[in-house]
Amino acid sequence: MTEVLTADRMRTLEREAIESGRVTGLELMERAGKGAVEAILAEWPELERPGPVGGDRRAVVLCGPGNNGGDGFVVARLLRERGWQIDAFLWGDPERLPPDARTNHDRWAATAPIRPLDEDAWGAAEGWTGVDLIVDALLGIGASGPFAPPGPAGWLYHRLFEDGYCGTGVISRPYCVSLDLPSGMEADTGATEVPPGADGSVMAHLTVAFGAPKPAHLLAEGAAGCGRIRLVPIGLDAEAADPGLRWVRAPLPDPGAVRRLAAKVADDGWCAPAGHKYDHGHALTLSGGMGRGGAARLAARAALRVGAGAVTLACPPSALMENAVRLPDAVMVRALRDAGALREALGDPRINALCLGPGFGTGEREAALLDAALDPGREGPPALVLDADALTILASNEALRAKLRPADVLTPHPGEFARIAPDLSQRLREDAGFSKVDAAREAAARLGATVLLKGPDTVIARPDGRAAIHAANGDRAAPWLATAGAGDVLAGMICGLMARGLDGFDAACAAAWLHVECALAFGPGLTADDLPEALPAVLARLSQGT
Ligand SMILES: NC(=O)C1=CN([C@@H]2O[C@H](COP(=O)(O)OP(=O)(O)OC[C@H]3O[C@@H](n4cnc5c(N)ncnc54)[C@H](OP(=O)(O)O)[C@@H]3O)[C@@H](O)[C@H]2O)[C@@H](O)CC1
Ligand SMILES: [K+]
Repeated sequence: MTEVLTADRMRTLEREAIESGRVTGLELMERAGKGAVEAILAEWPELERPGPVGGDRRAVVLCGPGNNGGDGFVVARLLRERGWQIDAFLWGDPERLPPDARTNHDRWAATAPIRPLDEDAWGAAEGWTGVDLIVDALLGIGASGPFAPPGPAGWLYHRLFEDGYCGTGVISRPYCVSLDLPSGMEADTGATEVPPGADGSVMAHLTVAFGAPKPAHLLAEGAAGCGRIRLVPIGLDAEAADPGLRWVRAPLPDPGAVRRLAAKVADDGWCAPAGHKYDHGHALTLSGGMGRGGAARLAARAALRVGAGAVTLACPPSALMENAVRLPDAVMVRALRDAGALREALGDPRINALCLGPGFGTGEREAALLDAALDPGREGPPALVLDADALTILASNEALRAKLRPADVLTPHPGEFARIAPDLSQRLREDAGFSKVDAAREAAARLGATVLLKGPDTVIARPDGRAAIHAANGDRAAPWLATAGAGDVLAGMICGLMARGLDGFDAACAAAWLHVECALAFGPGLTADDLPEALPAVLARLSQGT
């Protein structure tokens, strides 16, 4: 499944499945609990074996007042069936548990004690010495607002999380697994009362996500508190025909952008010499003046490596020599004096993608060039990628912004986003209920263009509301990708893929994925120059579906 489920969408799917008679709520809860136990044992295979002194494995299961707590009781039962010793605690009133959670509570209560999660809980479980696993089933997608269990439970909660008992960095045992979400984390935003990593935050070693990832699992803010994430299908996995929110993931099975790219790579041989070079598109990148061409050269090299049939770098006449000397011979270089010359160049129908912004400049000449590129008369190609200086020009020029089209791709980093949408950027910082997905969607709708908002969690949004999250955290974290020029390479990759025929949204999604794959393939020590060179190996793997 490549759909990302918001809390609302998850509930709708659950309701529809239950109403259709395909499954009961109880069955879903059983699947969730069973999947969680399998995920826990897959994550820590040593827990299948007896403890260090040959004793039973021990878990403390903390159940909350809703169905997340119900999942906790299922996990408790299934672990006990495997010979574990379990201490189960309930935070909340059993009389008020929702029906399925109540059923699982009662089933457990019939055979073993359930203690209230209060101050005595610590002593009740003998200070929890020798505990292998803490199961956090206090809150899932139903969490809203600040989570601060009142009274004695608050004391325990403090002990667990604020004192670092479950903190990933503090001690490695007991493991802490969160069911669906670390409790208190908002499913749609990843917001928690205390940011992950700060003293007092909920930090799981493992989060088992039921059905599909929620935005919180992918957005950086949430992912930081989730630890590793394992997905457990629970049979609600009908792929929406046109999901509002997609997950860009690697590489197969993925019916989204990466798959379409993979199919193209596999089907037409991608860089095979079969066709004419212009059959594979012609990308044009514009560079700034003398001494400022590096960024556009990176973009040009990336566009060529990613598969554009031909790439031309156009620059002011004074920079021609510099660019010709510095670029590989395969990139064509031409002088481009002014906006009139660009209009003329764009008269060539073979030029079908244009990258403008890296190292470009923000003066009047550049604004006029941008205006020519955004020519309101244009229908169809070229598709535009606008980055860096082009975004700065757009930020202060409403008339130019009005000329953007849905297929044009804007690729701001957070600083550029603050320039082009200052109010959204401010809201993103100040309003915990407003996620990066919300910000990118609103910017795309307002600008009438596709927006790729960069970060370890990159969000790509179209003006019609369709959006995708590409997460480079957890196993896919590539912090060394935050290196000078990496953004220019990304813009070039998008431009090359658009030249190759992908639409702006698909090109942006696929490029975000390729960009990180290249960084992971290269590893630490990476510079932006290395990224285009890492593409052939990544494309080769993609064509083999691995
Ligand atoms: N949907 C599905 O398909 C499936 C769902 N499943 C599982 O169910 C989970 C969703 O269950 P859920 O809807 O009952 O919500 P849940 O997270 O247990 O919390 C609700 C309770 O918490 C309370 N509460 C909320 N915020 C609070 C706060 N800040 N501080 C304190 N209390 C707060 C809230 O109180 P209220 O707001 O009602 O007063 C209410 O009592 C889901 O994540 C998954 O694990 C699976 O079993 C399989 C299929
Ligand atoms: K939880």
